[in-house]
Amino acid sequence: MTQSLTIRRPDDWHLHLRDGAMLEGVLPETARHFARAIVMPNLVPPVVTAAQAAAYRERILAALPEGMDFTPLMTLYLTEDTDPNDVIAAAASGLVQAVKLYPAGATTNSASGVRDFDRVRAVLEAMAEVGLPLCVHGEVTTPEVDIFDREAVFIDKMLDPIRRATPGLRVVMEHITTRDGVDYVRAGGEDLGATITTHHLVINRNHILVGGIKPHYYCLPVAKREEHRLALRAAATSGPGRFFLGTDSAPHIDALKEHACGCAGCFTATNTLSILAEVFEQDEALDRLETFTSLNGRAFYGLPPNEARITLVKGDPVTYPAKILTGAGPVTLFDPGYALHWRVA
Ligand SMILES: NC(=O)N[C@@H](CC(=O)O)C(=O)O
Ligand SMILES: [Zn+2]
Ligand SMILES: [Zn+2]
Repeated sequence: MTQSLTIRRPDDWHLHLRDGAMLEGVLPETARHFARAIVMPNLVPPVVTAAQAAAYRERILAALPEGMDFTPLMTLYLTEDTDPNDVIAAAASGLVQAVKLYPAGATTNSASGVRDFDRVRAVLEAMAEVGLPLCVHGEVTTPEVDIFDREAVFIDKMLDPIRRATPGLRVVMEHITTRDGVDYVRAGGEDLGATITTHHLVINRNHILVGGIKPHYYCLPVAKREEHRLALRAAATSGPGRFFLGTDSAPHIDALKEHACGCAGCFTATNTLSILAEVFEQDEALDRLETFTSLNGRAFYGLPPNEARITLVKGDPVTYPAKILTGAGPVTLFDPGYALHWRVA
């Protein structure tokens, strides 16, 4: 008997589309299945101003193949020089849906991020006033803090103080990787949500390191111990609430992943829905897949649900190419390490 599941068309609340030839190569992989995505602004140079976001949005729409229906939701990259008026005007016009906070040095292309939080206070206060969400890469960059502890320390030392100092600020903790992150969101109110990636539901830190180093499993925040992966699984499959899908699909060409100093990022756009269906089925939570992929995120962002539907069909193992070929170079697809049986019809 073939099993099928029809859900509202999903949205991706954390996505890297890059630019130029890479954008052209990866955009169809997302647009095929997703209606909307929050597009991360960590280009080189970063998308800092409303004018830059408008231009980037045009480049994305120009790269979208004929007949594909996809809406990019734009973000601004917060710097210590960000002008609160520019941010508020960009939000009021509907151009941007969020502002992204990268602690300087925390991740790919974060050098222009924030070092001194006092210098972005006025922007955060203006955002709280108009309800514009702050998307946070939640890791401290202090050299003394172990990389596996950087998320938990960030919550205590940075995020909680920022939220206390800025009442009403809406925050999305991006790509949470720890039980600490899950617990902090659960303890928070309606103004706090979190994205969870596909790959952090699948791998723990052993997958990266045991039996040889696996560069295509290296991303930031780095995958943690198994107990943390299980906490993320429980959160993702928990139904209505403030946990939602943000794939953090982050393409880098193979030459830069398979490198002495490899880039951080897993590319999951192509097979994310197959993987998620498998994960939710393993956890006997298929009836809550739609809530995670298509309902909780849009509720947090105050957007209407998608009316279009997609159907997932279960059958023989589905094969995906090992890599997608982009004009920038080949990009290896995230391999969950087990057979996938669900495909989008
Ligand atoms: N997640 C990653 O490992 N990499 C992202 C940056 C980010 O989301 O932190 C990228 O832009 O490559
Ligand atoms: Zn990040
Ligand atoms: Zn990301």
